[in-house]
Amino acid sequence: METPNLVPERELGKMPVLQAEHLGIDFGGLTAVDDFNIAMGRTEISGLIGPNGAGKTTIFNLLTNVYKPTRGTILLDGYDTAGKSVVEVNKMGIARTFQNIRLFNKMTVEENVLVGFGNSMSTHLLTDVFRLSKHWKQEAEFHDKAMDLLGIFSMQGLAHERAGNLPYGAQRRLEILRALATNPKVLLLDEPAAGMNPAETEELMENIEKIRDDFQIAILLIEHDMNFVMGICEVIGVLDYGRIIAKGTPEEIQNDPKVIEAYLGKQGVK
Ligand SMILES: Nc1ncnc2c1ncn2[C@@H]1O[C@H](COP(=O)(O)OP(=O)(O)OP(=O)(O)O)[C@@H](O)[C@H]1O
Repeated sequence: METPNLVPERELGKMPVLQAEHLGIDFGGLTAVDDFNIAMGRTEISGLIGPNGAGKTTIFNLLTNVYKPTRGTILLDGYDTAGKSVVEVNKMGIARTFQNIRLFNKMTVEENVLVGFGNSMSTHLLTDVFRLSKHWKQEAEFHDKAMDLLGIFSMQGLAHERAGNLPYGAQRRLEILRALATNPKVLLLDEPAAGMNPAETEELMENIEKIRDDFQIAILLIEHDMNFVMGICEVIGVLDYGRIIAKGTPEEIQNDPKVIEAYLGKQGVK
């Protein structure tokens, strides 16, 4: 099915920041994703929903080049990402979080954010030895930047805690900050509200919008919490068996009979 590429009105006429065309991947005989198309506006918040096993995380793995597509193309800010490594694609501007949190548990909260700055730090040993003052200056600069990022979720006070000791919700928030530290144009969030209580989820929604506004980036998220998806996304794509069966605004999606049958009907909108 050819799906229309919807972008919010304010993004019309601008080049999409992320564009995938006819993207697909087969694992042996299983077609996990087929004919996936997306054109994301530069400051758009979009969602991907669908039943378990529908292919949502596989799409994130395709967009970040963890998986090589069997078919289709991905353009990031107009540049083809084919053949690039995961690290190169991150440097080109896509950052992500994972369904199963992947933090450096033994490192501190601040160190986890510093890892995100990664490629912009000078790590060459000789440079460090011979230009000590520059080194310290840079370190102070990165410390300040890390604290600014931690401030988004009011986590400055946790900077020296071990990441592994944080409560679950805080670990999820830290993972978002580490992804943000890589300076992305597109942020992919895999079930950001999973395991959060309603108050945390509400706060996360506000913060995701704030991140979009402050950093002027696009955010694509996978989420099973329908209140969250319907409350925050401008465009939602519904996947079933690896294919987009509907795409539209939250209102259109909630009223689409195909979606209700494939997904919403089974669990209902809370
Ligand atoms: N590396 C792989 N090798 C073989 N099959 C895979 C691989 N990765 C994903 N799949 C299969 O692709 C399909 C889509 O899986 P995926 O994890 O993308 O679903 P999902 O929509 O993210 O599900 P959930 O909501 O449960 O996270 C599943 O049938 C899965 O078993």
